Amino acid sequence: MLNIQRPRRNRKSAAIRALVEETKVTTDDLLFPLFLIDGVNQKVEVTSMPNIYRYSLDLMLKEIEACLKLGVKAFDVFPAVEDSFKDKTATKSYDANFFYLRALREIKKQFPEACIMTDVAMDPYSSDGHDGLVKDGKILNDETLEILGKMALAQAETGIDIVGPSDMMDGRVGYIREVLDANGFTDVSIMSYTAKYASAFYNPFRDALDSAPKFGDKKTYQMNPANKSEALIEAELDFMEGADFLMVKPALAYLDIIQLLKQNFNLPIAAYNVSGEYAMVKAAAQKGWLDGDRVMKETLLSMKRAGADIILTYFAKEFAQQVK
Ligand SMILES: NCc1[nH]cc(CCC(=O)O)c1CC(=O)O
Ligand SMILES: [Mg+2]
Repeated sequence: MLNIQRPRRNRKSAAIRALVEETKVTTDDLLFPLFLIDGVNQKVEVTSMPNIYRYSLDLMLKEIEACLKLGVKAFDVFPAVEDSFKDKTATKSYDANFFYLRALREIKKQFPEACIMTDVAMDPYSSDGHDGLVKDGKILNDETLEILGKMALAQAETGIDIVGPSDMMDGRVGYIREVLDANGFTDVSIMSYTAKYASAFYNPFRDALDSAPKFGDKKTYQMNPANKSEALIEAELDFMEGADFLMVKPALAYLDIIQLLKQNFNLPIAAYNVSGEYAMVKAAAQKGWLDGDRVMKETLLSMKRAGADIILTYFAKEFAQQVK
């Protein structure tokens, strides 16, 4: 038998394998989501996310400093809000004196070189636990945009770098772009949660923020996991409305969507390796059923290989520690 092509020749040593390696994940690609709580000296582990904590500002500053030293330079800050501060219209989301906006100002003041992103959606501040304004059991689209605009503006005023609309209302990227530009924030970027699916993988995040919907589900605004063409419609709209990055969320069960957007758009593509994907790996590793470190690296690699330029991941710090 004559084997002219023997692909195994390119696998025969670590040095050759390194030469022909096509995809690399580095800390440059990673964006680390962080959970913020009010108070001082607070560090509370998220039950369903081992090694992920909710930090008060003082300890979050220390965490960011440690991450920067490891080469993680981008962070997404999510506040956990006490029930007593939640209302129908998410008023606290744009109250400049509320703890999370004060915290963002301090974070940017201390670490101007870090890239700080914020989430734009009503759920953490809403007594209904929905991303949009609720009336008679329905999520109103255009009425929500006004609130999202105020929220994005209040966040931009703290000096942050990127706003991330995660609410899936139609037209919100364009609306937010207009509000930001009209107020002189032409330099604040928008990372749109473009193809965000109504997924079962968000539960640990909703535990972390205590932000689960109080009734129903999010299927009238988040996408149906069965749909693919619709992701192209969402991406086209976000591109036209001025998005700087297109995000796919979740990541692992949606690698085909990441690849689709990468092939069809020239904007940077972000993948959100969500809370449930993190929890799955951690749970199996704790049981000794999987090698957690190797699975972490393999899954991050798969997202990059599919076409993600940026990965939002709770593994960011751990990954950085391991490649250091
Ligand atoms: N709209 C808020 C928001 N922003 C990011 C996530 C999920 C992140 C994760 O699971 O890690 C969610 C939850 C949701 O839409 O219910
Ligand atoms: Mg959309």
